[in-house]
Amino acid sequence: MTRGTALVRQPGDRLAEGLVTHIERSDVDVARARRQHEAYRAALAEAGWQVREVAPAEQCPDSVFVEDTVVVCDDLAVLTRPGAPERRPEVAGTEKAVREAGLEVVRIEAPGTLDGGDVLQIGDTVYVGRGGRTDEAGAAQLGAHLATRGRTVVPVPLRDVLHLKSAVTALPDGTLLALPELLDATALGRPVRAVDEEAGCHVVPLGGDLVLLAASAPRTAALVADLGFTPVVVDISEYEKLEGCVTCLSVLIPGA
Ligand SMILES: NC(=O)NCCC[C@H](N)C(=O)O
Repeated sequence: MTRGTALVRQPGDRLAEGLVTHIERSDVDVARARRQHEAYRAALAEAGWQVREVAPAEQCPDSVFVEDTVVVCDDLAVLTRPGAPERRPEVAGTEKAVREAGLEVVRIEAPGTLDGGDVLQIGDTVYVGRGGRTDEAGAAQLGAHLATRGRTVVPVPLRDVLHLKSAVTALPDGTLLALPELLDATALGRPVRAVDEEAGCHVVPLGGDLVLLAASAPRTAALVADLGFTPVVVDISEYEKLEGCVTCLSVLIPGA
């Protein structure tokens, strides 16, 4: 059974030079990161996704965080204009991959900026974090594009956090998992479960009852299981040193 296509991008040799904004820089073991990426891809494949690789962008240390370069909604791919200028060359390779996947392609135009990590889609509602990487113009452009697919964009102001999905994501039933010290998720108007591990608020529903999350959030994995879902746990420690999480290492395109 294939659930769809999962886009991923291999970590490059310059991974350890990736951006850090809200945490202290620490040494990244690139060989270990490559092994972790292999296991991450295997977990997606095991969950029923056809894993497809976006062409490498060796000059961009953060290119492994492919989620930031595109927002996919039904048959539409919105190519982003990342808030960090050094990440903008990453988008070209993603464009090729989404065209090959048969999606209609539009883009966020300058001077607007938007990172895919700021976009949380739940049903017909699309929450967009506005903070360091995504600005008002980028959020407004996304809203116009996604309105063509019947979605409503809800802006969420952010402080002291890289992306919206660094602070909140959702379980398959739409329940939010959030870290209260990073974001008051009750303002989003949905059921919320507070988690007490930083990585616990980053989950990816993989279809059915499967929920991908990081090995650094064992208590949240237990909570997810208690709630009746099946946790799929991956170790992404080397990416966490660069403020990455399970969400940002792939783009899921259901049905493609
Ligand atoms: N969507 C995400 O959570 N992306 C993580 C990006 C981390 C990367 N070091 C950056 O600062 O852009």
